[in-house]
Amino acid sequence: MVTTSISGTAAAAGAEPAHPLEKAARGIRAGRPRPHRAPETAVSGARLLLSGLGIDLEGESLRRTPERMAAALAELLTPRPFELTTFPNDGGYDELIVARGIPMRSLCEHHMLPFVGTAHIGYLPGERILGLSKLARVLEHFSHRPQVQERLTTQVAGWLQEQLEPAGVGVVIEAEHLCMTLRGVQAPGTTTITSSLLGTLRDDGRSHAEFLALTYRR
Ligand SMILES: Nc1nc2c(ncn2[C@@H]2O[C@H](COP(=O)(O)OP(=O)(O)OP(=O)(O)O)[C@@H](O)[C@H]2O)c(=O)[nH]1
Ligand SMILES: [Zn+2]
Repeated sequence: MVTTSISGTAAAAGAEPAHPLEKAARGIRAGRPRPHRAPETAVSGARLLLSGLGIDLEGESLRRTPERMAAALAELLTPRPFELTTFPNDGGYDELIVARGIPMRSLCEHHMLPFVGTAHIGYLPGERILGLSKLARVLEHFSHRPQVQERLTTQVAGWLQEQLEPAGVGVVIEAEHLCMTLRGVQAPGTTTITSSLLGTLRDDGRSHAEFLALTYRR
C-alpha cells in the first residue's frame, strides 16, 4: 500500500477581500476545505521571493499571491494516497499490458519549473495483475516531488517490479522541460525521452522490441 508521504499544513488566512463578488465566491467555496495549504514559512518565503524580484504585492489581485503560490507548489509536491489493488492472474495471461499516453507532470528539481508530458507504463504479468488505474497512480506518486526525469522513470519501474513481482516492467516517459523551452537555452518543441526496462522486457529481445513498438506507436 502506498500512502501520502508529504502533507501540507495550514497557512495563515489572507486578508478578507473587499469586493462583494469575491466575498460571494469565497462563501460558495467555504463549504469545502481548500485542498492545499502551505506552511506559513513557505508563504513568507514566496512573499520574500516575489518582493525581491520587484513585484508589488499591494492591491487586491496580488495580495494573496504568495499564499496561492505556496499552495500551488504544495499541491504539486503532495501525492494523493492510494492503495495498490492487485488480482490473481487466474487466466494465466502472459502477454504485455501497457497503459499508453498517461499524462504526467512533475517539478524539475534544479529550477522548480514543471516538466510535462506523457508516460507509457507496461508489464508482463506474473502471478498477479494490477488494477489498471494504479499504473497512473504510481506515476503520480513519484511525480509529486522535486525530480529529474531519469530518476522518475527508474523509480516507477523499480517500484512496480518490487511490489508486483511481474516477469518484466517497462516505463517510457516523454516530457517537455519548461526550464529548457521557456527560459535558459529556450529550445521550444524539445522533448526528452527516458526509458527503464526490467526483467524480461530488458533481457528478452522479442518482449523488448514489442514493448518499444507499442509505446513508440503514434
Ligand atoms: N539530466 C537532467 N537534467 C535536467 C532535468 N531537468 C532539468 N535538467 C537540467 O539541469 C541543468 C542545470 O544546469 P545549470 O547549469 O546548473 O543550470 P542553469 O544555469 O539554469 O542552466 P541552463 O538551463 O542551461 O540555463 C540544466 O542543464 C537543465 O536542463 C532532468 O530531468 N534531467
Ligand atoms: Zn529545470
